[in-house]
Amino acid sequence: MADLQSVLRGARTRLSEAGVSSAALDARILVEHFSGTAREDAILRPSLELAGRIVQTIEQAVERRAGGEPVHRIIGEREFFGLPLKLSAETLEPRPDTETLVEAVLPFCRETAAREGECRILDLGTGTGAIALALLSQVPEAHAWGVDVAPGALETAAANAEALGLSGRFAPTLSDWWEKIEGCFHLIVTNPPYISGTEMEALVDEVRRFDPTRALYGGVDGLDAYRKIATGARRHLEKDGLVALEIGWQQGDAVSALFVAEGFEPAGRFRDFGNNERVLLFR
Ligand SMILES: C[S@@+](CC[C@H](N)C(=O)[O-])C[C@H]1O[C@@H](n2cnc3c(N)ncnc32)[C@H](O)[C@@H]1O
Repeated sequence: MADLQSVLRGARTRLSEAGVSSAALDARILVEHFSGTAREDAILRPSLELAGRIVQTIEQAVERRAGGEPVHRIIGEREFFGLPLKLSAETLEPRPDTETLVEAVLPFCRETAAREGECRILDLGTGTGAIALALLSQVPEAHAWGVDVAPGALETAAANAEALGLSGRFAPTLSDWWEKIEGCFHLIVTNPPYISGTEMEALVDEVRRFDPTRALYGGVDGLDAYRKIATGARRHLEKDGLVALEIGWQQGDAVSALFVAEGFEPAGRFRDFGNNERVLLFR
């Protein structure tokens, strides 16, 4: 047994000593998750006794973090657009920057739903289901098809949809980009793998070791997935539909050229929280 305050302090000290820059925050996330306590407990009930087996689980989790594993991988979940999402070995950990894409397409999604009574969304490379589920949570008339080539990712996306009460409007779809896709969609969204060969070598350990390579690597120049997505998008887009792409911060012009060459018109460029160009829209 040990009290909450001393367990928290111990976790913070261990992570600081290991050089974890977000030691205090990560210690709090791990302790709260594995002890089932809430943020206010550390202030209101610092002498709360934690059982020995819980303390041991927390210590093991802290060691994993000290060894470089990202905190959300250790707890197996991460919040995206206010939704708690489970992670698994085959899913990318969703990033806050991707919320820029959700914000960018929400007005279109809502307008389409209001006008047509529905909005059919195709999410290419759905991973945890992050983008599709965020949109479904905001637009009750929307339906989404979450496409991935990784079966384990689709299992996780399906479980996330179920846990959020969205499974009736979410269809996990196993496909290599367009291979198994039929029909037309009002909105095509994607955050494909876009890291180039040289960028892969420079990736921080936390990303390179723990996010699946298939979710990151976009070929030598990082643009392979955009080439494939650009060639099929028109065929699967409703008239007046919208395509939204997350991009690497220096890829805007190159990706835009690929879509313009397929007959698309640029319809918007958006920056992320770090002021990097992150999302392109096309009609
Ligand atoms: C950058 S991750 C994005 C995951 C999620 N949409 C998000 O934003 O957090 C890219 C996703 O594309 C999937 N993917 C990679 N190659 C694919 C392919 N050929 N066909 C379909 N999906 C693919 C990966 O498995 C991964 O889930």
